[in-house]
Amino acid sequence: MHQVAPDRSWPLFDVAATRRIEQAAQAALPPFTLMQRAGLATARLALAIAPHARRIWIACGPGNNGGDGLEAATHLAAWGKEAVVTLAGDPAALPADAKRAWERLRQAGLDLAPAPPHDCDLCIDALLGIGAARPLQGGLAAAAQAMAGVGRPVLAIDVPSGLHADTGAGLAVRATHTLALLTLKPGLFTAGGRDAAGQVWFDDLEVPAGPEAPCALLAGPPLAQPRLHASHKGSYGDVAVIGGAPGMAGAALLAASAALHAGAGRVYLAPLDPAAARLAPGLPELMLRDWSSLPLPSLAVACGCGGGTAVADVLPQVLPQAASLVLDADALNAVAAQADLQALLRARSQRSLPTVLTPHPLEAARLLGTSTPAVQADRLAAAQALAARYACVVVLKGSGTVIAAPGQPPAINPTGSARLATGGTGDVLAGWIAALLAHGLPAFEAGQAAVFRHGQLADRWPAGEPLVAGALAARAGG
Ligand SMILES: NC(=O)C1=CN([C@@H]2O[C@H](COP(=O)(O)OP(=O)(O)OC[C@H]3O[C@@H](n4cnc5c(N)ncnc54)[C@H](OP(=O)(O)O)[C@@H]3O)[C@@H](O)[C@H]2O)[C@@H](O)CC1
Ligand SMILES: [K+]
Repeated sequence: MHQVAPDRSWPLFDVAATRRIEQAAQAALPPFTLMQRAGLATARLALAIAPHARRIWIACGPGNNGGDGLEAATHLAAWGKEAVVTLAGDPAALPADAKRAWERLRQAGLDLAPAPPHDCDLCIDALLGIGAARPLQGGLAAAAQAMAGVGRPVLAIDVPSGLHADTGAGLAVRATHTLALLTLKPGLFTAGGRDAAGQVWFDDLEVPAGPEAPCALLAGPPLAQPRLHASHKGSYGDVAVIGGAPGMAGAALLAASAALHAGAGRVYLAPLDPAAARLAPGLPELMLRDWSSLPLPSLAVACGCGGGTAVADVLPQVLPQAASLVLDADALNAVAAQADLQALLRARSQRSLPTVLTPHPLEAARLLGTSTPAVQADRLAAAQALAARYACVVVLKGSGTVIAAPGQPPAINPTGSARLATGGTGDVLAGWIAALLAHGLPAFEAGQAAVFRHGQLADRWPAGEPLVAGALAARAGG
Protein backbone atom coordinates (compact mmCIF):
# COMPACT_ATOMS: atom_id res chain seq x y z
CA MET A 1 0.00 0.00 0.00
CA HIS A 2 1.36 3.42 -0.94
CA GLN A 3 0.33 6.99 -0.39
CA VAL A 4 -0.09 8.67 -3.75
CA ALA A 5 2.19 11.67 -3.53
CA PRO A 6 3.42 13.97 -6.33
CA ASP A 7 6.93 12.55 -6.12
CA ARG A 8 6.56 10.21 -9.11
CA SER A 9 4.12 9.62 -11.93
CA TRP A 10 1.33 7.04 -11.63
CA PRO A 11 -0.58 5.18 -14.34
CA LEU A 12 -4.35 5.66 -14.24
CA PHE A 13 -6.92 3.13 -15.50
CA ASP A 14 -10.55 3.71 -16.37
CA VAL A 15 -13.39 1.52 -15.16
CA ALA A 16 -13.47 -0.65 -18.28
CA ALA A 17 -9.76 -1.50 -17.97
CA THR A 18 -10.11 -2.01 -14.21
CA ARG A 19 -12.93 -4.49 -14.80
CA ARG A 20 -10.75 -6.42 -17.26
CA ILE A 21 -7.84 -6.49 -14.79
CA GLU A 22 -10.22 -7.65 -12.06
CA GLN A 23 -11.70 -10.39 -14.25
CA ALA A 24 -8.28 -11.72 -15.24
CA ALA A 25 -7.20 -11.79 -11.59
CA GLN A 26 -10.43 -13.42 -10.45
CA ALA A 27 -9.91 -16.16 -13.03
CA ALA A 28 -6.36 -16.79 -11.84
CA LEU A 29 -6.94 -16.68 -8.08
CA PRO A 30 -9.08 -18.71 -5.68
CA PRO A 31 -12.57 -17.18 -5.26
CA PHE A 32 -12.89 -14.33 -2.77
CA THR A 33 -9.12 -13.69 -2.68
CA LEU A 34 -9.36 -10.13 -4.01
CA MET A 35 -12.08 -9.11 -1.61
CA GLN A 36 -10.14 -10.58 1.31
CA ARG A 37 -7.13 -8.55 0.30
CA ALA A 38 -9.27 -5.44 -0.20
CA GLY A 39 -10.93 -5.80 3.19
CA LEU A 40 -7.63 -6.39 4.98
CA ALA A 41 -5.98 -3.40 3.29
CA THR A 42 -8.94 -1.20 4.24
CA ALA A 43 -8.87 -2.32 7.86
CA ARG A 44 -5.12 -1.70 8.07
CA LEU A 45 -5.42 1.81 6.64
CA ALA A 46 -8.33 2.52 8.97
CA LEU A 47 -6.11 1.66 11.94
CA ALA A 48 -3.31 3.82 10.60
CA ILE A 49 -5.66 6.79 10.18
CA ALA A 50 -7.38 6.41 13.54
CA PRO A 51 -5.18 4.20 15.73
CA HIS A 52 -7.06 5.08 18.90
CA ALA A 53 -10.54 4.78 17.42
CA ARG A 54 -12.97 2.88 19.58
CA ARG A 55 -16.09 2.93 17.42
CA ILE A 56 -15.90 2.72 13.64
CA TRP A 57 -18.95 3.00 11.41
CA ILE A 58 -18.73 0.96 8.23
CA ALA A 59 -21.46 2.12 5.83
CA CYS A 60 -21.90 -0.62 3.22
CA GLY A 61 -23.77 -0.55 -0.06
CA PRO A 62 -25.42 -3.18 -2.29
CA GLY A 63 -22.41 -4.24 -4.41
CA ASN A 64 -18.88 -5.51 -4.00
CA ASN A 65 -17.72 -2.17 -2.61
CA GLY A 66 -20.03 -2.97 0.28
CA GLY A 67 -18.42 -6.42 0.39
CA ASP A 68 -15.01 -4.82 0.90
CA GLY A 69 -16.52 -2.89 3.81
CA LEU A 70 -18.06 -6.01 5.37
CA GLU A 71 -14.72 -7.79 5.15
CA ALA A 72 -12.91 -4.81 6.71
CA ALA A 73 -15.48 -4.72 9.52
CA THR A 74 -14.77 -8.36 10.41
CA HIS A 75 -11.06 -7.56 10.77
CA LEU A 76 -11.63 -4.40 12.77
CA ALA A 77 -13.91 -6.25 15.19
CA ALA A 78 -11.32 -9.02 15.55
CA TRP A 79 -8.77 -6.34 16.43
CA GLY A 80 -10.95 -5.10 19.28
CA LYS A 81 -12.75 -2.20 17.62
CA GLU A 82 -16.46 -1.63 17.97
CA ALA A 83 -17.52 -2.07 14.34
CA VAL A 84 -20.96 -0.63 13.64
CA VAL A 85 -22.04 -1.99 10.26
CA THR A 86 -24.97 -0.68 8.25
CA LEU A 87 -26.07 -1.98 4.86
CA ALA A 88 -28.06 0.11 2.40
CA GLY A 89 -29.58 -2.85 0.62
CA ASP A 90 -30.81 -6.38 1.04
CA PRO A 91 -28.16 -8.87 2.25
CA ALA A 92 -29.88 -11.61 0.25
CA ALA A 93 -29.36 -9.61 -2.97
CA LEU A 94 -25.61 -9.04 -2.51
CA PRO A 95 -23.30 -10.29 -5.33
CA ALA A 96 -21.47 -13.55 -4.61
CA ASP A 97 -18.24 -12.17 -3.10
CA ALA A 98 -20.05 -9.61 -0.98
CA LYS A 99 -22.46 -12.28 0.23
CA ARG A 100 -19.52 -14.36 1.36
CA ALA A 101 -18.15 -11.35 3.24
CA TRP A 102 -21.57 -10.94 4.85
CA GLU A 103 -21.57 -14.61 5.92
CA ARG A 104 -18.10 -14.24 7.43
CA LEU A 105 -19.29 -11.20 9.35
CA ARG A 106 -22.18 -13.19 10.78
CA GLN A 107 -19.89 -16.10 11.63
CA ALA A 108 -17.72 -13.67 13.58
CA GLY A 109 -20.75 -12.86 15.72
CA LEU A 110 -21.50 -9.47 14.18
CA ASP A 111 -24.78 -8.25 12.77
CA LEU A 112 -26.08 -5.21 10.99
CA ALA A 113 -26.98 -2.10 12.95
CA PRO A 114 -30.42 -0.70 12.17
CA ALA A 115 -29.11 2.85 11.87
CA PRO A 116 -25.82 4.79 11.84
CA PRO A 117 -24.25 5.37 15.27
CA HIS A 118 -24.80 8.78 16.86
CA ASP A 119 -21.07 9.18 17.16
CA CYS A 120 -18.00 7.32 16.04
CA ASP A 121 -14.27 7.98 15.61
CA LEU A 122 -14.01 7.02 11.93
CA CYS A 123 -16.43 6.36 9.08
CA ILE A 124 -15.68 3.89 6.32
CA ASP A 125 -17.49 4.68 3.09
CA ALA A 126 -18.24 1.34 1.42
CA LEU A 127 -21.47 2.46 -0.24
CA LEU A 128 -20.44 2.44 -3.91
CA GLY A 129 -17.21 1.98 -5.84
CA ILE A 130 -16.69 1.80 -9.57
CA GLY A 131 -20.26 0.53 -9.98
CA ALA A 132 -21.75 3.96 -9.18
CA ALA A 133 -24.16 4.29 -12.06
CA ARG A 134 -26.37 7.23 -11.11
CA PRO A 135 -26.74 9.88 -8.40
CA LEU A 136 -27.00 8.58 -4.84
CA GLN A 137 -30.61 8.00 -3.80
CA GLY A 138 -32.63 6.48 -0.97
CA GLY A 139 -30.68 4.61 1.69
CA LEU A 140 -27.35 5.36 0.01
CA ALA A 141 -28.02 9.10 -0.05
CA ALA A 142 -29.19 9.00 3.57
CA ALA A 143 -26.01 7.19 4.65
CA ALA A 144 -23.83 9.65 2.74
CA GLN A 145 -25.63 12.54 4.42
CA ALA A 146 -25.24 10.96 7.85
CA MET A 147 -21.51 10.52 7.21
CA ALA A 148 -21.16 14.20 6.42
CA GLY A 149 -23.00 15.00 9.65
CA VAL A 150 -20.72 12.93 11.88
CA GLY A 151 -17.79 15.29 11.32
CA ARG A 152 -15.15 12.58 11.69
CA PRO A 153 -12.51 11.32 9.25
CA VAL A 154 -14.02 9.37 6.36
CA LEU A 155 -12.08 6.60 4.64
CA ALA A 156 -13.59 5.87 1.22
CA ILE A 157 -13.01 2.41 -0.22
CA ASP A 158 -11.84 2.55 -3.84
CA VAL A 159 -13.77 5.70 -4.81
CA PRO A 160 -15.75 8.22 -2.72
CA SER A 161 -19.30 6.97 -3.22
CA GLY A 162 -21.15 8.75 -5.99
CA LEU A 163 -18.00 9.98 -7.76
CA HIS A 164 -17.65 8.85 -11.35
CA ALA A 165 -14.34 6.99 -11.32
CA ASP A 166 -13.46 7.92 -14.91
CA THR A 167 -14.28 11.62 -14.82
CA GLY A 168 -14.44 12.92 -11.25
CA ALA A 169 -17.98 14.15 -11.93
CA GLY A 170 -20.96 13.57 -9.66
CA LEU A 171 -22.01 14.54 -6.16
CA ALA A 172 -20.03 12.30 -3.86
CA VAL A 173 -19.18 11.51 -0.28
CA ARG A 174 -16.48 13.89 0.87
CA ALA A 175 -13.72 11.66 2.22
CA THR A 176 -10.60 12.64 4.12
CA HIS A 177 -8.85 9.53 2.77
CA THR A 178 -9.47 7.21 -0.17
CA LEU A 179 -7.95 3.76 -0.61
CA ALA A 180 -7.95 2.98 -4.34
CA LEU A 181 -7.92 -0.74 -5.03
CA LEU A 182 -6.46 -2.68 -7.93
CA THR A 183 -5.95 0.49 -10.01
CA LEU A 184 -5.81 4.25 -9.57
CA LYS A 185 -8.74 5.85 -11.36
CA PRO A 186 -8.49 9.24 -13.11
CA GLY A 187 -11.66 10.59 -11.50
CA LEU A 188 -9.86 10.76 -8.14
CA PHE A 189 -7.59 13.50 -9.44
CA THR A 190 -9.61 15.92 -11.55
CA ALA A 191 -12.93 17.82 -11.53
CA GLY A 192 -14.60 17.12 -8.16
CA GLY A 193 -12.28 14.19 -7.46
CA ARG A 194 -9.60 15.97 -5.51
CA ASP A 195 -12.08 17.53 -3.08
CA ALA A 196 -14.02 14.28 -2.68
CA ALA A 197 -11.09 11.89 -2.28
CA GLY A 198 -8.85 13.71 0.21
CA GLN A 199 -5.52 11.95 0.70
CA VAL A 200 -5.28 9.07 -1.79
CA TRP A 201 -3.73 5.69 -1.00
CA PHE A 202 -3.29 2.82 -3.41
CA ASP A 203 -3.17 -0.96 -3.00
CA ASP A 204 -2.84 -3.07 -6.15
CA LEU A 205 -4.07 -6.16 -4.28
CA GLU A 206 -0.93 -7.89 -5.59
CA VAL A 207 -2.39 -7.83 -9.10
CA PRO A 208 -0.25 -6.38 -11.90
CA ALA A 209 -1.98 -4.26 -14.56
CA GLY A 210 -0.72 -6.75 -17.17
CA PRO A 211 -1.23 -5.79 -20.79
CA GLU A 212 -3.69 -2.98 -20.02
CA ALA A 213 -2.53 0.45 -21.15
CA PRO A 214 -3.27 3.35 -18.83
CA CYS A 215 -5.88 5.82 -20.06
CA ALA A 216 -3.96 8.70 -18.48
CA LEU A 217 -1.02 9.44 -16.20
CA LEU A 218 -0.84 11.31 -12.95
CA ALA A 219 2.12 13.57 -13.67
CA GLY A 220 5.29 13.35 -11.61
CA PRO A 221 7.93 16.02 -11.06
CA PRO A 222 9.63 17.26 -14.23
CA LEU A 223 13.31 16.55 -14.73
CA ALA A 224 15.61 19.25 -13.43
CA GLN A 225 17.28 21.22 -16.19
CA PRO A 226 20.74 22.11 -14.99
CA ARG A 227 22.39 25.03 -16.74
CA LEU A 228 25.81 24.45 -18.24
CA HIS A 229 28.63 26.77 -17.22
CA ALA A 230 29.46 27.26 -20.87
CA SER A 231 26.14 28.84 -21.75
CA HIS A 232 24.87 32.34 -22.39
CA LYS A 233 21.52 34.10 -22.62
CA GLY A 234 21.14 32.94 -26.20
CA SER A 235 21.24 29.35 -24.94
CA TYR A 236 17.89 29.71 -23.21
CA GLY A 237 15.82 31.21 -26.00
CA ASP A 238 13.80 34.34 -26.44
CA VAL A 239 10.22 34.90 -25.33
CA ALA A 240 7.81 37.60 -26.43
CA VAL A 241 4.59 38.34 -24.59
CA ILE A 242 1.89 39.97 -26.69
CA GLY A 243 -1.14 41.16 -24.75
CA GLY A 244 -2.09 43.86 -22.32
CA ALA A 245 -4.80 45.85 -24.12
CA PRO A 246 -5.85 49.16 -22.52
CA GLY A 247 -6.61 48.58 -18.86
CA MET A 248 -5.02 45.11 -18.86
CA ALA A 249 -1.30 45.82 -19.15
CA GLY A 250 -0.71 43.97 -15.89
CA ALA A 251 -1.63 40.60 -17.41
CA ALA A 252 1.08 40.85 -20.06
CA LEU A 253 3.56 42.10 -17.48
CA LEU A 254 2.85 39.11 -15.24
CA ALA A 255 3.43 36.69 -18.12
CA ALA A 256 6.65 38.45 -19.07
CA SER A 257 7.86 38.46 -15.48
CA ALA A 258 7.14 34.72 -15.19
CA ALA A 259 9.00 34.00 -18.45
CA LEU A 260 11.97 35.98 -17.21
CA HIS A 261 12.07 34.33 -13.79
CA ALA A 262 11.49 30.86 -15.29
CA GLY A 263 14.78 31.28 -17.09
CA ALA A 264 14.18 32.62 -20.60
CA GLY A 265 17.33 34.13 -22.06
CA ARG A 266 15.63 37.35 -23.16
CA VAL A 267 12.04 38.52 -22.81
CA TYR A 268 10.28 41.03 -25.04
CA LEU A 269 7.10 42.69 -23.83
CA ALA A 270 4.79 43.91 -26.58
CA PRO A 271 1.78 45.61 -24.97
CA LEU A 272 -1.24 46.18 -27.16
CA ASP A 273 -2.01 49.39 -25.29
CA PRO A 274 0.25 52.06 -26.87
CA ALA A 275 0.14 54.06 -23.64
CA ALA A 276 1.44 51.11 -21.65
CA ALA A 277 4.64 51.10 -23.65
CA ARG A 278 5.60 54.36 -22.00
CA LEU A 279 5.04 52.99 -18.51
CA ALA A 280 8.07 51.70 -16.69
CA PRO A 281 7.18 48.06 -16.10
CA GLY A 282 9.30 47.76 -12.96
CA LEU A 283 11.40 45.06 -14.56
CA PRO A 284 14.35 46.68 -16.36
CA GLU A 285 15.31 43.29 -17.85
CA LEU A 286 12.25 43.34 -20.09
CA MET A 287 12.60 44.77 -23.59
CA LEU A 288 9.60 46.79 -24.68
CA ARG A 289 8.73 46.44 -28.37
CA ASP A 290 5.89 47.10 -30.73
CA TRP A 291 4.54 43.67 -31.66
CA SER A 292 4.93 44.34 -35.39
CA SER A 293 8.71 44.71 -35.00
CA LEU A 294 9.23 41.36 -33.21
CA PRO A 295 11.33 38.66 -34.92
CA LEU A 296 8.47 36.15 -34.61
CA PRO A 297 10.15 33.20 -36.40
CA SER A 298 12.82 33.06 -33.69
CA LEU A 299 10.56 33.55 -30.68
CA ALA A 300 8.47 31.58 -28.22
CA VAL A 301 5.40 33.81 -28.08
CA ALA A 302 2.83 33.97 -25.30
CA CYS A 303 -0.21 35.62 -26.80
CA GLY A 304 -3.45 36.58 -25.07
CA CYS A 305 -2.72 37.68 -21.51
CA GLY A 306 -5.14 40.62 -21.24
CA GLY A 307 -5.09 41.14 -25.00
CA GLY A 308 -8.79 42.04 -25.18
CA THR A 309 -10.33 42.21 -28.64
CA ALA A 310 -7.17 43.87 -30.01
CA VAL A 311 -5.39 40.52 -29.96
CA ALA A 312 -7.54 39.29 -32.86
CA ASP A 313 -5.68 41.72 -35.17
CA VAL A 314 -2.31 40.30 -34.14
CA LEU A 315 -3.11 36.62 -34.54
CA PRO A 316 -3.10 36.46 -38.38
CA GLN A 317 0.62 37.37 -38.20
CA VAL A 318 1.54 35.49 -35.04
CA LEU A 319 -0.14 32.15 -35.82
CA PRO A 320 1.81 31.39 -38.99
CA GLN A 321 5.11 32.90 -37.83
CA ALA A 322 5.83 32.30 -34.16
CA ALA A 323 8.48 29.59 -33.68
CA SER A 324 6.51 28.26 -30.74
CA LEU A 325 3.34 29.64 -29.26
CA VAL A 326 1.22 29.73 -26.12
CA LEU A 327 -2.32 30.95 -26.66
CA ASP A 328 -4.15 32.13 -23.55
CA ALA A 329 -7.36 33.90 -22.58
CA ASP A 330 -8.42 36.51 -25.16
CA ALA A 331 -6.37 34.85 -27.90
CA LEU A 332 -8.36 31.67 -27.30
CA ASN A 333 -11.65 33.56 -27.45
CA ALA A 334 -10.57 35.13 -30.77
CA VAL A 335 -9.71 31.70 -32.18
CA ALA A 336 -13.05 30.31 -30.96
CA ALA A 337 -14.88 33.08 -32.80
CA GLN A 338 -13.01 33.05 -36.14
CA ALA A 339 -12.76 30.11 -38.53
CA ASP A 340 -9.82 31.67 -40.40
CA LEU A 341 -7.78 31.79 -37.17
CA GLN A 342 -8.72 28.17 -36.45
CA ALA A 343 -7.35 27.15 -39.85
CA LEU A 344 -4.10 29.04 -39.17
CA LEU A 345 -3.83 27.35 -35.78
CA ARG A 346 -4.32 23.88 -37.24
CA ALA A 347 -1.80 24.61 -39.99
CA ARG A 348 0.98 25.11 -37.41
CA SER A 349 1.21 21.39 -36.65
CA GLN A 350 1.74 20.58 -40.36
CA ARG A 351 4.85 22.77 -40.17
CA SER A 352 5.90 21.20 -36.84
CA LEU A 353 5.53 24.50 -35.00
CA PRO A 354 4.76 23.73 -31.33
CA THR A 355 1.62 25.27 -29.87
CA VAL A 356 0.09 25.11 -26.39
CA LEU A 357 -3.46 26.27 -25.61
CA THR A 358 -4.19 27.10 -21.97
CA PRO A 359 -7.98 27.36 -21.66
CA HIS A 360 -9.99 27.39 -18.47
CA PRO A 361 -13.23 25.39 -18.76
CA LEU A 362 -15.30 28.27 -20.20
CA GLU A 363 -12.68 29.02 -22.87
CA ALA A 364 -12.46 25.31 -23.64
CA ALA A 365 -16.25 25.19 -24.03
CA ARG A 366 -16.12 28.08 -26.52
CA LEU A 367 -13.37 26.37 -28.50
CA LEU A 368 -15.35 23.12 -28.60
CA GLY A 369 -18.70 24.77 -29.24
CA THR A 370 -20.17 23.27 -26.09
CA SER A 371 -20.98 24.30 -22.50
CA THR A 372 -18.81 24.59 -19.40
CA PRO A 373 -20.77 21.82 -17.57
CA ALA A 374 -20.19 19.54 -20.57
CA VAL A 375 -16.43 20.20 -20.38
CA GLN A 376 -16.37 19.62 -16.63
CA ALA A 377 -18.43 16.42 -16.96
CA ASP A 378 -15.44 14.79 -18.68
CA ARG A 379 -12.32 16.95 -18.54
CA LEU A 380 -10.02 14.29 -19.96
CA ALA A 381 -12.25 13.80 -22.99
CA ALA A 382 -12.66 17.57 -23.47
CA ALA A 383 -8.92 18.20 -23.38
CA GLN A 384 -8.29 15.33 -25.80
CA ALA A 385 -11.02 16.54 -28.16
CA LEU A 386 -9.50 20.03 -28.17
CA ALA A 387 -6.00 18.68 -28.80
CA ALA A 388 -7.29 16.60 -31.70
CA ARG A 389 -9.39 19.41 -33.17
CA TYR A 390 -6.60 21.99 -33.17
CA ALA A 391 -3.65 19.58 -33.52
CA CYS A 392 -1.75 21.00 -30.56
CA VAL A 393 -1.09 20.59 -26.86
CA VAL A 394 -3.90 21.61 -24.53
CA VAL A 395 -3.59 22.59 -20.88
CA LEU A 396 -7.15 22.47 -19.53
CA LYS A 397 -6.96 24.42 -16.29
CA GLY A 398 -9.00 23.82 -13.14
CA SER A 399 -8.77 21.36 -10.25
CA GLY A 400 -6.64 18.55 -11.66
CA THR A 401 -5.33 20.41 -14.73
CA VAL A 402 -5.28 18.10 -17.76
CA ILE A 403 -2.45 18.22 -20.30
CA ALA A 404 -3.39 16.57 -23.61
CA ALA A 405 -1.75 16.08 -26.99
CA PRO A 406 -2.92 14.21 -30.06
CA GLY A 407 -2.16 10.50 -30.08
CA GLN A 408 -0.93 9.99 -26.52
CA PRO A 409 -2.50 9.47 -23.09
CA PRO A 410 -3.20 12.74 -21.30
CA ALA A 411 -1.61 13.72 -17.99
CA ILE A 412 -3.37 15.00 -14.91
CA ASN A 413 -1.40 17.41 -12.78
CA PRO A 414 -1.33 16.56 -9.06
CA THR A 415 -0.11 19.88 -7.66
CA GLY A 416 -1.81 23.21 -6.96
CA SER A 417 -4.73 24.28 -4.86
CA ALA A 418 -7.47 26.85 -4.57
CA ARG A 419 -4.79 29.36 -3.50
CA LEU A 420 -4.16 29.76 -7.24
CA ALA A 421 -7.73 31.00 -7.70
CA THR A 422 -6.63 34.63 -7.84
CA GLY A 423 -6.28 37.07 -10.73
CA GLY A 424 -3.21 36.77 -12.94
CA THR A 425 -2.02 33.26 -12.05
CA GLY A 426 -3.08 32.06 -15.51
CA ASP A 427 -0.92 34.77 -17.12
CA VAL A 428 1.99 33.58 -15.00
CA LEU A 429 1.47 30.03 -16.25
CA ALA A 430 1.36 31.14 -19.90
CA GLY A 431 4.66 33.02 -19.57
CA TRP A 432 6.23 30.10 -17.72
CA ILE A 433 5.27 27.63 -20.48
CA ALA A 434 6.65 30.04 -23.10
CA ALA A 435 9.98 30.12 -21.24
CA LEU A 436 10.22 26.33 -21.35
CA LEU A 437 9.30 26.28 -25.05
CA ALA A 438 12.01 28.87 -25.68
CA HIS A 439 14.42 26.58 -23.86
CA GLY A 440 13.59 23.85 -26.37
CA LEU A 441 11.30 21.56 -24.39
CA PRO A 442 8.69 19.76 -26.51
CA ALA A 443 5.24 21.30 -26.10
CA PHE A 444 3.73 18.49 -24.00
CA GLU A 445 6.71 18.43 -21.62
CA ALA A 446 6.74 22.23 -21.40
CA GLY A 447 3.05 22.32 -20.50
CA GLN A 448 3.35 19.49 -18.00
CA ALA A 449 6.49 20.85 -16.32
CA ALA A 450 5.23 24.43 -15.99
CA VAL A 451 1.84 23.32 -14.65
CA PHE A 452 3.51 21.02 -12.11
CA ARG A 453 5.97 23.66 -10.84
CA HIS A 454 3.34 26.42 -10.84
CA GLY A 455 1.10 24.26 -8.64
CA GLN A 456 3.96 23.10 -6.46
CA LEU A 457 4.99 26.69 -5.82
CA ALA A 458 1.46 27.41 -4.58
CA ASP A 459 1.45 24.24 -2.44
CA ARG A 460 4.65 25.36 -0.75
CA TRP A 461 3.58 28.99 -0.34
CA PRO A 462 3.94 30.12 3.29
CA ALA A 463 0.56 29.89 5.03
CA GLY A 464 0.53 33.44 6.36
CA GLU A 465 1.71 35.08 3.15
CA PRO A 466 -0.88 36.18 0.59
CA LEU A 467 -0.42 34.44 -2.74
CA VAL A 468 -0.61 37.09 -5.44
CA ALA A 469 0.30 36.56 -9.08
CA GLY A 470 3.16 39.08 -9.08
CA ALA A 471 4.92 37.27 -6.26
CA LEU A 472 4.25 33.92 -7.94
CA ALA A 473 5.82 35.18 -11.19
CA ALA A 474 8.84 36.43 -9.30
CA ARG A 475 9.43 32.94 -7.92
CA ALA A 476 8.82 31.07 -11.19
CA GLY A 477 11.58 28.59 -11.75
CA GLY A 478 12.97 29.20 -8.27
N1 LIG B 1 -15.26 -8.51 -7.09
C1 LIG B 1 -14.27 -8.39 -6.19
O1 LIG B 1 -13.90 -9.32 -5.54
C2 LIG B 1 -13.65 -7.09 -5.99
C3 LIG B 1 -14.36 -5.91 -6.00
N2 LIG B 1 -13.81 -4.78 -5.59
C4 LIG B 1 -14.68 -3.74 -5.12
O2 LIG B 1 -15.91 -3.83 -5.78
C5 LIG B 1 -16.27 -2.58 -6.32
C6 LIG B 1 -17.06 -2.77 -7.53
O3 LIG B 1 -18.15 -3.57 -7.18
P1 LIG B 1 -19.49 -3.55 -8.03
O4 LIG B 1 -19.21 -3.76 -9.44
O5 LIG B 1 -20.39 -4.53 -7.39
O6 LIG B 1 -19.99 -2.06 -7.88
P2 LIG B 1 -20.38 -1.18 -6.59
O7 LIG B 1 -19.71 0.11 -6.76
O8 LIG B 1 -20.22 -1.89 -5.32
O9 LIG B 1 -21.96 -0.90 -6.76
C7 LIG B 1 -22.76 -1.65 -7.60
C8 LIG B 1 -24.13 -1.79 -6.97
O10 LIG B 1 -24.62 -0.52 -6.63
C9 LIG B 1 -25.84 -0.28 -7.30
N3 LIG B 1 -25.88 1.14 -7.61
C10 LIG B 1 -25.06 1.85 -8.43
N4 LIG B 1 -25.35 3.15 -8.35
C11 LIG B 1 -26.36 3.28 -7.47
C12 LIG B 1 -27.09 4.37 -6.97
N5 LIG B 1 -26.80 5.62 -7.32
N6 LIG B 1 -28.06 4.14 -6.09
C13 LIG B 1 -28.35 2.89 -5.70
N7 LIG B 1 -27.68 1.78 -6.14
C14 LIG B 1 -26.71 2.00 -7.00
C15 LIG B 1 -25.83 -1.20 -8.46
O11 LIG B 1 -27.15 -1.44 -8.82
P3 LIG B 1 -27.57 -1.53 -10.36
O12 LIG B 1 -26.99 -0.33 -11.05
O13 LIG B 1 -27.00 -2.78 -10.86
O14 LIG B 1 -29.05 -1.48 -10.30
C16 LIG B 1 -25.10 -2.40 -7.89
O15 LIG B 1 -26.01 -3.15 -7.11
C17 LIG B 1 -14.98 -1.87 -6.51
O16 LIG B 1 -15.16 -0.48 -6.53
C18 LIG B 1 -14.18 -2.35 -5.31
O17 LIG B 1 -14.51 -1.61 -4.16
C19 LIG B 1 -12.37 -4.65 -5.45
O18 LIG B 1 -12.09 -4.68 -4.13
C20 LIG B 1 -11.63 -5.77 -6.16
C21 LIG B 1 -12.18 -7.06 -5.73
K1 LIG C 1 -16.82 3.94 -1.62
